[in-house]
Amino acid sequence: MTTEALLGIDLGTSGVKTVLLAASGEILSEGSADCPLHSARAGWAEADPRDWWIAVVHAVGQAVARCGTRSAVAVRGVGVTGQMHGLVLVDRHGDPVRPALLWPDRRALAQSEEWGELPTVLRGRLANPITPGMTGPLLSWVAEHEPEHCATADRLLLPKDWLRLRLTGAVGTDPSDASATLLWDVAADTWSERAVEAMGLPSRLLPPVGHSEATAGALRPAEAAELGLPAGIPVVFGAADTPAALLATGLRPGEVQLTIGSGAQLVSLTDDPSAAPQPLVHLYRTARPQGWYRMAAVQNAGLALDWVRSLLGADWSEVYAAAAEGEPGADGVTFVPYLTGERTPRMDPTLASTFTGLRLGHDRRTILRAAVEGVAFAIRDAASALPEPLPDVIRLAGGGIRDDRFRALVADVLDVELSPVELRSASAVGAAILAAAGAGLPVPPAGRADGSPVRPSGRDHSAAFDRYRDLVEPPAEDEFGHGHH
Ligand SMILES: Nc1ncnc2c1ncn2[C@@H]1O[C@H](COP(=O)(O)OP(=O)(O)O)[C@@H](O)[C@H]1O
Ligand SMILES: O=C(CO)[C@@H](O)[C@H](O)COP(=O)(O)O
Repeated sequence: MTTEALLGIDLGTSGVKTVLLAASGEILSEGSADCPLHSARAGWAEADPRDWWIAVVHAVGQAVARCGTRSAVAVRGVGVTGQMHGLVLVDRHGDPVRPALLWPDRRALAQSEEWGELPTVLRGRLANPITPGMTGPLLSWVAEHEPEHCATADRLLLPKDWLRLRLTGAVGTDPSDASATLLWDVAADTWSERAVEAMGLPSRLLPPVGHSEATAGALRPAEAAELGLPAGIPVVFGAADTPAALLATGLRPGEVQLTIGSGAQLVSLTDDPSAAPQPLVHLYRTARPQGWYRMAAVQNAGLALDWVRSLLGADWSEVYAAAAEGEPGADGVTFVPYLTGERTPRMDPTLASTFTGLRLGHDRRTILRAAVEGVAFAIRDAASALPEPLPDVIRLAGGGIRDDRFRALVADVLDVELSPVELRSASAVGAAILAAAGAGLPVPPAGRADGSPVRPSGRDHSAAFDRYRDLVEPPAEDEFGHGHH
């Protein structure tokens, strides 16, 4: 009997993840391929879409080969998802006019300040904090510094939209990715051409928008041959990585999901698209036909751990061993992981990273312990900006949380139970779920949380977290010289 399958492709910040999902919801196989970002100058973060394609071919080939023993698997449709906020400018042939600019990029600092000066009524409709790694400010930077690239560009795209264009030849984006560009009127659910024009940017670059589960086009023969897939199968518009992951886990109103990858995000659903005047959390569209979610976004999670790891020449097992060894507080050493500035709750792209409290007797294990604690503290700090306190149990997803020792540390620092999703990429599963509609197959069931729950052990990190908070938000002194948060 033939098993009908859907392919989900997740174009993440650190690499590509793929999954073949049966219509029953069974995971048939997964694949992955690294694709590091490039930083030609401090504060820059770029990727070459040609490298993305090489990684996609590898990761799709791996998933297809891994279910090879099941000779009767037929791939019926494809869904795409990926890292949010970046900017891929393509010409009218669909070729990138320059490398993609990615969300950790800080070069558009001056431009993001100009975005902050938009008339209040226009700014309010964007419903989000203004930060330099978003598509809008990145486009302003290109317009100012590389006007020739703006002139030759035909459309702006998000990373996963570039991939869909490559697969099908069809240009477009979906509301969940569009809402995270600062070019989108969040409550009206459409492009904010007025904001784009007020910033002096060409609104002709805004691509057409299709719903996440709608078919954008058919897989082209040359690409199908390279990927080992049947030509002509439908490819849906897809969704941004965070909302795609919510489809896989079936997050319900009132629940919170934590995803740890290069960055980390804490997300809860809402049906209210109104934003605070100076928001500390994002407000974006889900991948469903209706609905929004609020997101506390940590810029520096796995990205910061990877930086410390490679600087010390450590391997991942040493990093995660440090999460289990030693006492809370890393013997007085504190790591503030703000390598790319920080979003929630600081919303300050100019912040930098620090190690403090180092002494002669400290070794690499102390530094690694401080690094994993620092990332967990940044997540706890971000959680404090969510509209509600964390519930007793939260969903856990992302490739950055694959190790049990790091999970245990995060559960202790947040003091909540974690309910993990044992997948290389929940976002890729979400993309495959979206592909079902285009392929005319039953929608695979959501609600995946298949790992063992991780309960807090009771190890108290509050003194170490207070020390961290004093570094990132020095207490204001009262008239008697006493500090208060
Ligand atoms: N070999 C590894 N073993 C354990 N953890 C890893 C390994 N490689 C990467 N990581 C962690 O996973 C993170 C990437 O997770 P992933 O979900 O794939 O991220 P992204 O979607 O940003 O590409 C890295 O930043 C790092 O923290
Ligand atoms: O920055 C955000 C959300 O604001 C992330 O959702 C990015 O899309 C990157 O995700 P990973 O690649 O780190 O998983």
